Amino acid sequence: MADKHPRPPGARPIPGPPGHPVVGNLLDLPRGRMVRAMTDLALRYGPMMKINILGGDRYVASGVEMFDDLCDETRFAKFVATPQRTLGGALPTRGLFTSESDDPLWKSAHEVLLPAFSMRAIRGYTPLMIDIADQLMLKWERLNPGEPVDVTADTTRLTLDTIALCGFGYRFNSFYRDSRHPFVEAMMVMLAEGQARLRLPAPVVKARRGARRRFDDSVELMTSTVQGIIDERRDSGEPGDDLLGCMLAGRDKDGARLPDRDIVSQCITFLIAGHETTSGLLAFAIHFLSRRPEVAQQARDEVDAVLGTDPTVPPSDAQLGRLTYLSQILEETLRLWPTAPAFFRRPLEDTTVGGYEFAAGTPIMALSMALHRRPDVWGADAELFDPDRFTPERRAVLPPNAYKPFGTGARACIGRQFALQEAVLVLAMIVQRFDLVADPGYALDVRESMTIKPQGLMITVVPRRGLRPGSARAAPVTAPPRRPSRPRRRARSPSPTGTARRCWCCSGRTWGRPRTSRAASPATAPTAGGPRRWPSSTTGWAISRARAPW
Ligand code: HEM
Repeated sequence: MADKHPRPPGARPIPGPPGHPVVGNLLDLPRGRMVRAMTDLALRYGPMMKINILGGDRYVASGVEMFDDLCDETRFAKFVATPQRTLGGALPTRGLFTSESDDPLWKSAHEVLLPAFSMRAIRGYTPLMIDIADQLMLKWERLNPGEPVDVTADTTRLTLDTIALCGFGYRFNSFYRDSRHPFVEAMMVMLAEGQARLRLPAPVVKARRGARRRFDDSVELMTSTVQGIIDERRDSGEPGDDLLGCMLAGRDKDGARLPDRDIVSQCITFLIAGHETTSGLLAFAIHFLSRRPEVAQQARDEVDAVLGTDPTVPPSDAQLGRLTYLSQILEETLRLWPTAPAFFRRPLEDTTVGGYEFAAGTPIMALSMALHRRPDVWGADAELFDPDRFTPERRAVLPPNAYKPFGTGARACIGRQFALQEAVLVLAMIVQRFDLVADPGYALDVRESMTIKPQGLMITVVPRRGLRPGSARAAPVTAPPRRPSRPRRRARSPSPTGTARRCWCCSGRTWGRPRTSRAASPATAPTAGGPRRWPSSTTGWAISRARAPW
């Protein structure tokens, strides 16, 4: 297979693993563990590595000096790689995540959506994030002693429900289901197929008719679900002030609105990009907390000092901002396990990357997962989980492009603050309420699709002693819990009586008419009759316990 972007004659050779005839290095990158295998190879073969797949050369950058070049926006732009192309190509339009940077729809959507991700807007989402986090807490509080928790399944329920509620006022009610929501099933098919196509030549992709049909059916289901949400919002006559509201009512700098079919694509993109990554982040962080008692103790000390011991008082934005050690835990988690482990860049013109020559347009993988594990940057103990790497003093002396879990430049993650706010909130509520007990027989295993997540991670949660529910509300408190900056009507859940209900934060004020949500709140969510029984974990204990490479 001829390379579309051949390197200039006499260019400095790039090291890489020796390949096999015809397949090249394909066998070095086993299905299901490509990212980890690539990281191992990158750490062995150097900061710029060449691999060959079925005759085509691919370039993998993982050194800081390479990232310095790739992050230079004047010389490089995002390259939309196969999994993203597969996803984007299936949607009515490309969506923010999967479009080329010169696509006018990207620029328009970026401008329209930016206000929905401002710090002010994100603070407005906090009560909704707490609403969903409360469902997780309630589920874990009601487990029988010793009953295991499937961590990744629960963090996925949580993050999907959070982005759907904050973004579109829609409740998937994942905590009230025994099996995955059909939308989630469809999304998984779509992501897995995108990943599979990364390794397959085009004729093979075409020949897999069953896989193609499943893919198309999944796209159809996702598109129609989202169209239903949009139609319902339009029928309500109120655009709302969430992501969907922004897209329905917002205008770009030229005064143009987003076309309808683009709104569908953007919604699907947000549902995917907004939950997969954050769910993996939380699951990995919980894994580390369950394994590292001294880290867990420091986290508990901080949470107790900032939030206190009354779990009935919801955390305020100001309190969340003071949870610096928890933020360090999350940053360190994203260092070792950046849940979007790589992004792609292409030179705008012929240029060099870390001293290696490349032709314009050549796709180069920026493998953050390997960058984040380089001993020359992170020290000989780079593989060790240590949140103190992100103390303000140590962070200040990190090279500027040594840490890139959220991508770079104009195409960096628009949802970064959203993700961090949600993750710190949920982690704080968990740490405040539970001790996390690891299964000693489990070694970290990872499921790779477009993102990475722990696989088969089961822990036990033990309610903490010494909590004093209601104590802070009974006694006058020096710093009262924060009110939402403005009541967000779409956030309300119907009251048990179907009329007005009391606000959770000030206990006095009542909302007006109940929300016309298509699904119920935790208080009223569907139960299968009789006392509420929580669904058991979806994967149970019969899961692979394969040893992790790290
Ligand atoms: C821990 C959580 C997250 C991580 C690690 C993460 C990581 C990333 C990365 C690396 C990119 C750049 C991809 C590329 O260059 O190809 C990206 C882009 C993006 N992310 Fe995130 N993300 C997270 C959470 C979120 C959330 C919560 C949302 C939405 C609410 C979101 C929405 C997006 C979108 C729309 C883009 C494309 C932006 C553009 O190109 O204009 N992400 N993310």
